Parts: sequence; structure tokens; C-alpha cells
Amino acid sequence: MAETEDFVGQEPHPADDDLFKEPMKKRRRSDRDQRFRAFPSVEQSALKEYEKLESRTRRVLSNTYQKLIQSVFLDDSIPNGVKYLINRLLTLIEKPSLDPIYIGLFGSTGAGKSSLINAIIQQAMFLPVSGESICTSCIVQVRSGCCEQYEAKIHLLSDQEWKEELKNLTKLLHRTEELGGEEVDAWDRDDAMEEAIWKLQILYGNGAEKKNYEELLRAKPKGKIPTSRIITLKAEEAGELSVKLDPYIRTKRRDWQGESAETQIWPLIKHVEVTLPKSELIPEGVVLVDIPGTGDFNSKRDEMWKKTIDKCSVIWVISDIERVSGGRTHEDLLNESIKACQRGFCRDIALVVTKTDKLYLPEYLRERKVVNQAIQSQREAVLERNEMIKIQRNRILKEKLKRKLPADCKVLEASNLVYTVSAQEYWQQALLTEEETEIPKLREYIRKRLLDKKRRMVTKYVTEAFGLLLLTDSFSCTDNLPNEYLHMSGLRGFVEEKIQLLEKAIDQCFAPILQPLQEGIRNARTSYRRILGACLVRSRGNQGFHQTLKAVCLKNGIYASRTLARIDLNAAITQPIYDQIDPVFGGIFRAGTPTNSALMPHIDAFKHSLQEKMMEIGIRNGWKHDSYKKSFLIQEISAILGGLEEHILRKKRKIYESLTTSVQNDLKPCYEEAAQITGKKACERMKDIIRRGVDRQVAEGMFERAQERMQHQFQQLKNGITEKVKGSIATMLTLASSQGDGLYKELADVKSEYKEMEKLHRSLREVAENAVLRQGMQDFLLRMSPSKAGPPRT
Ligand SMILES: Nc1nc2c(ncn2[C@@H]2O[C@H](COP(=O)(O)OP(=O)(O)OP(=O)(O)O)[C@@H](O)[C@H]2O)c(=O)[nH]1
Repeated sequence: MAETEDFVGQEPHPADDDLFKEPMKKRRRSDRDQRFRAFPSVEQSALKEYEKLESRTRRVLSNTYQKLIQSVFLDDSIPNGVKYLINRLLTLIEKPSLDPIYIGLFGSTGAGKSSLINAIIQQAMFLPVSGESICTSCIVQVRSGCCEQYEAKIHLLSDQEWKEELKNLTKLLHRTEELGGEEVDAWDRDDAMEEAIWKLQILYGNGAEKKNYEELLRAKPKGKIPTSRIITLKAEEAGELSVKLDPYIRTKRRDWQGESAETQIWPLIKHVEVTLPKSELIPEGVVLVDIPGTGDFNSKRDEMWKKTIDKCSVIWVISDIERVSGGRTHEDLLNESIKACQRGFCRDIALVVTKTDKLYLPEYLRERKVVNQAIQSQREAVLERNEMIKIQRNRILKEKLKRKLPADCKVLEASNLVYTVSAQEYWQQALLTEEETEIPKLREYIRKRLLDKKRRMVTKYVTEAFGLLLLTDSFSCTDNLPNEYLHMSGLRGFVEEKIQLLEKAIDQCFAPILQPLQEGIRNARTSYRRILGACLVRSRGNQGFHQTLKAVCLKNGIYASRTLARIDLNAAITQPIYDQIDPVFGGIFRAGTPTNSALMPHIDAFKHSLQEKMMEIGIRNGWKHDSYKKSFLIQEISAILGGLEEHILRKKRKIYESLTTSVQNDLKPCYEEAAQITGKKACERMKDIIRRGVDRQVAEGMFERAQERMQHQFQQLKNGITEKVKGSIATMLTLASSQGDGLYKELADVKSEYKEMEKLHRSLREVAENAVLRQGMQDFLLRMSPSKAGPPRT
């Protein structure tokens, strides 16, 4: 393998020879090499080429920008067209190189998330691993950076955010008077109560739970809280940072007394960011996020939890091998991840089954169904079970995803959605080889996503830059350009007509949601009592449920804790609607395969029709001199409509959540009323208020209002799209005919920049071809020398 890679790595790159002759400073080159250490040679070469393309494009843009501002600097007024150019150039120059890829490790406490991250980054004991009474207490983000040191930033709740939580915690603890003996018992054993007491005691010491809100406001917390609300820790070595970090991100449920001052501020911690120095194993631009549990009682932390899930472009649902089959929490986590695919940025879900080394051989052999093959050892049993789990879970997961997501969704294209890993074996290798622990596979998964994103990003960047240079050059060109073509050719009329068609197409694309929405509303009306009943009745009676229910009401129907299953009444009673609309909703916002039911292909079709029209006008009018403008318009149409995609992605979350948000708003008064209940039989009375409140709202059209609100959100998205398109295209057309409108300005000569940009743009294809070629060569060499085949050297 090493020889293969070296051979491929040393292959002369045509693009290098042709394009990148410029001598590079040694230090910069070694920096770049360092950053790509995580990648095998073939991928490294591709990444380096893309990076070079990008950095040279940035340089061309900067030079152009400088020339432009110098030439208009002393002018009294700057023509609109030039302003547009300057702004667009600046936006592109300032655009960050690559938005990080967030990979969320989403799993319940003890599932093995921290151990998995440790194995992936090859730091055995870096993130604290949970023991029997200890668990990770907040969201932890791990990334690698360019610094030399290990660094952690601990973000705390602001003063205001903590006050809000304190108010809720004390309301929750406000003991109901006149309880009967049985009720006192139930109250004491309540999970929400335990957690609230524990938080207050950790921060303010024993007896804090008996104090009221005002008293606690005056009380001094035991730990030191910095005014900046950020604690920064630095260390030279991984082990050193790990020791410093440990007390902040681990909490003990019991035996909390006598803990260090750091642990005493746990309830205030919002999230933690850890930066490793240049990592060999997780490339810069990738953030691994440990997302523990199913949310948090604190609204801010719960919001963080949801937002973090939504910003992940990849979610790994982490499940312990012993819980992967049939566990309720596992199912909840999967459902939450699929929801993230619907409303957030997530494009990729995988199930990572952990602790696969855990296998009791006699039991396994007894239950084993395959009889024709003898199992000789623990290792064989583990490998066989891994295979079986993969086949079985892959099928189940795909079926589940198919039910929820459109049939041609990208996630469903992946042949393998399941990984069976063992972090323990990764270190010990007593049973399995490194490859068999599948940790290298996960690293490869990460690298592939990053490379893919880089490729897409640079292609878009260079194309946009080229379009701008085309226009800039055309502005500075003094030829006498025929400028009426655009008007004469009726382009404006054509655009208006196309926008109308686009509006119609969007209406048609949104229309299919109506039927499942109505069907869902009908289902919700008939099933809400049963669903609510299931949420409000516990198998062990009200014992341990009393204050949890109060917490649910205090938080408008949602109770989330680090350790218990999430309760969300609003989501539960709207679930029948989501069950109906999910596939259609996913279909509308899907990326990829163009179909009539998806939104993006309509926008693409609009784009292509405009571009074709530009070409047609160009050909018909023999646009020679003005070919710059034609090309610019064609490029810029892509840039403008490309921006729409992000707008749509952001809006889709609001649309998707509009049903639960609407129901939550309608039920707010009833939650507030229930939260006030104290005294005898408070739990039953609270349930009664909720039941009656929901009944009343349903009778008054709660579900229909939710439907209206969702439709209204769709309508708003449509208006937003057409307004944006209209605005941008109008600017563009003004630009294109700017000479005629007297906006022309003789600008600095950017011929050389234009030429260089043209070359860079051409080489995009070359770079892509090189990558395919190198991959082909490597595959060929691997096939030719199977003895040398092995895992990519990282
Ligand atoms: N046998 C075995 N045990 C493992 C493996 N990975 C993790 N564990 C154990 O599982 C327990 C929980 O591991 P963690 O990595 O802390 O789990 P977590 O999901 O991060 O848990 P929280 O920190 O509570 O969120 C620890 O006792 C680990 O030693 C594995 O591959 N094999």
C-alpha cells in the first residue's frame, strides 16, 4: 500500500505544471501538507489542487478589487453598476473558505460516544468516559485547528439565562401544600424534582432547594463564575487538557459533596468547544459533536441541543449493541434524527453500533440460528454478529427512512447505513484488527464528506469569480458596444413571463401537501385523546410523575432532561399529521434527482430557461463585443439563484415546525393554568386541566389553525423566492444594459486578472479529471498487487 501511494503521490500533475508554476514559500507548503496529513495521497493531491485553485482565485479577486477601488476612489459618485461589482467582489473575497462540517454523534448516555470520539482522534483517554454514576453533562464539540496547543472553551449561560432557569427550578420545587402521605412520597421520588434539587445544591450548597427565588438570587454560588461567561483552558499535551477539562464536562449524580469548584458550576455550562492542534486524524473543517441525551430542562440549553442537531450535515445515531434492538430511546433518537433531515441541514444519517466486542460466547452459540457453519472463537462470533446486525439494521433503517423521506432521497442511496464499531478493541486489538473495529471506516467517511464539500465549494467559488471578472473586464472595455440588444430582444418581458411561470410551478409543487395535511388533521382529531392519555398516564401511577408534569407545563408542553426520555406533548399530538405529510414534505425540499414534486428543479429550470435565452439573444444578435455581458449574465444567474437554496433551507425549518409551534401557542394558556395547580391531588387536577384544555382547543379548531399556519408559511416562502428572484434579476439587467443607462465608467485595466481567471476556470475540469484519473490508477495498482492492499495510511 505504501508503495502504491508513493507512486501515485509522485505522479506529475498536469495541473501543477501548467497552472501552479509560481514558486511557493516553503513554510506555506509545509503548512498545507500538515493540514492534509489526515488524507491518503490520492485524496491529498485532489485537495491540494482545489486549495491552490481557491487561493489563486482569491488573489485575483483581491487584485481586481484593489484596482477597482483605486480607480473610483476620488470620484464624487460611483455608478450603480460599479458599486454592484465592488460589493460582489468583497463578498466573495470575505467568504470563508469552508463552512465546517458538523458530524453529530447523537446517543443516549453511556452509548459510547466519548469513547468513539477518542478512538477516532486517537487519544485514548481524552474525552472523559462515563462510569456508573458519571456522565457527559453538555454538548462537546471537538475539532482540529492550526494552533500548536490544545484548547477548550467552556461557554456558560448568561446571567439572564440562568435567572430564567432559576425561576423555573424554584417554581418546580415549590412544594405543594397539604399533601397526603402517599403524595409526599410521590413528590420526593420525582425525577424532575431530583434533577432540580441536584442542580441547586451543586451551585449553592446543601439546603438551596429550600430557598425561594429571591433568596437564591442573593446567594453566592460556590464556584467562581467569570464575568465573560467563557472559561478558556489551554495545555501543551492532550492528557493535560483532559485533566483540566474533566471536572467541567463530567458530572456525578451522587456523592457530589466534596467535588472540585469546577464541578460546582456544571448547571451553568451551555456547551464546550475543544480544539486539538493539527490532527493527523480529523481534518480541519470537521467538527465532531458529542450530543448527549435528549435535551435539557433549561430552555437555552434545550434550544442549543435542537439547533446543534439541526446544523449537523451528518448525524450518527450511536447505539450500544445491547440496546440497538427494541430500545425505546434508540427509536426516539432515530426519529429525532430523521426529523433533523426534514427540517435541518442534515443530508446523511448512519447508525453506529458500539461496543461490538461485548459478546458472551455460550449465549451467542445457543441462540445462533446459522447451523451449517461452525464458530470456533469469540472473534468469529463477533464478526458474524456484526455482519448480521449490519444486514438486519440496514434493512430496518432503510425501511424507516423510506417511510419518512422521499424515495429518491440521497440518504437512501448509500449502500451501507450501519457501522459496527468497537472503541475498546481499537486500543486492545485482542479480538479484532484495527480495520475490523471499523474506526478507520468512520475516518474515511469523514474525509470523503470533507473532500466532497471542498470540491463543490471551490467549483462554485471559481465559477462565480469568473463571472465577476467577465463583467469587470467588460466595464473597462472602451469599445463602442451596441447596447440596445437587451431591450430590443424583449429580455425583460421574457423574464417577467418566466417569473410568473415559476410562481405557478411553485404553487403546483406545494399543492400536494394539502391532501396529506388534511388527512393528518383528521387523524390527529381522532387520535389526540389516546395519544395524550398515553403521555399522561404512567404505568406506576403518579408516583414520580407529579413534578415532571409540572415541569412539562412550565415549559409549554415540553420536558427534556439529560437522562430521561423527552416529553413533548405538542409534538406527540401533532405526530399523526407529520406521519402523513413527511414523505411529501421531504419530496418538496429534496436535493438531487429532478422531479416535478421538488422545488429546486423548478428553480433550476427557471435558471436554465434564462440562460438559454441569453445564449439565443447572443447568437441572434451576433453578440461579439458584448459576449462578456452575455457570459456574465449566464454566470451571475447561477450565483443569484444559488443563494436561494440556502434561503429555502433556512425557511424549511420554520415551515416544518409551524404545526407544533401553532399547537403549542394555542395550548399555552392551558399549560399556564395547569402549572399553577398546588394542593391535594394536584397531579390529577393538572392532567384534567390539560385534557380539558386540549379538548376545548381541538373543538375550536386547533388543528385546522395549525394547517392554516403551515400553508401560510409555504405561501411566505413562495413570496420570498419570487421577490428575491425579481430583485436580483432587475439589478442584473440594469447592469447588463448599464452603458445605455449612462452608468458606464472607464475602469482600471483588469485584462491580466481576467486572463488568469479564465485559466483558473478552465482548470476546474482539469482538476476534477485528475482526481478521477488518480483514483483509477490507485484502484488499478491495488488490484494488481493484492498482497500490498491494506488500509489507507493515515
Ligand atoms: N466493551 C466496551 N465498552 C465500551 C466501548 N466503548 C465504550 N465503552 C464503555 O461504555 C461506557 C460509556 O462510554 P462513554 O464513551 O462515556 O459513553 P457516552 O455515550 O459518551 O456517555 P455519556 O458521556 O454519558 O454521554 C464506558 O464505561 C466505556 O468504557 C467498547 O467499544 N467496548
